[in-house]
Amino acid sequence: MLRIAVTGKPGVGKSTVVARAVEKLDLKACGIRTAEILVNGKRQGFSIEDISAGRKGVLSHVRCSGPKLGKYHVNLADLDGIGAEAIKNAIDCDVVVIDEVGPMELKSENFIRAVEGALDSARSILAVLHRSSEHPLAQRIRKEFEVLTVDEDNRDDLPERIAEIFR
Ligand SMILES: Nc1ncnc2c1ncn2[C@@H]1O[C@H](COP(=O)(O)OP(=O)(O)OP(=O)(O)O)[C@@H](O)[C@H]1O
Repeated sequence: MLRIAVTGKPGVGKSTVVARAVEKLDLKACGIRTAEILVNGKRQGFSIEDISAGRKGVLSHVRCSGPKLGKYHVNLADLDGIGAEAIKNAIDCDVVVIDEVGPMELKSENFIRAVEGALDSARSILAVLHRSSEHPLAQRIRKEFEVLTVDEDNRDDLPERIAEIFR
């Protein structure tokens, strides 16, 4: 059972490191990935996708309802219905990917419980951790995981380093 989290400053390449590490591995990955929703090059929000089921929804958007974080509203329907469900149902796979545990995701009690359930299980987890979250779940991940900080110098090498740990 492996527990690895990557952290680092915004936009440094955390999601890319995780995605490339998974690509390098001959493992069945499940869980979630998030990505920007760009309209004419401008960020309007974030999408959330169940990696194994391929279901995709809206995590947050400038124009939706839900708890506000900066200019975005967090869409609890998809965060719960796709995000928390993907992590809860992540049983028949080799590694649970959680991109990410951050302020948006932590608006959902269902998401928090789903991640706690994964942490309490024997499953391997590869997570992106928001660097400054003081939420108890973020603190638990910092304590229990091997935490790797992504920067411009190591981001090209980290995917292979993480893949090596899993092999
Ligand atoms: N190794 C790399 N070399 C060059 N560009 C990169 C590299 N990794 C990521 N990028 C670019 O940097 C941008 C941000 O990448 P990514 O979404 O992985 O960062 P992040 O740290 O997860 O961001 P966020 O803080 O928004 O979660 C993307 O446009 C991506 O293409």
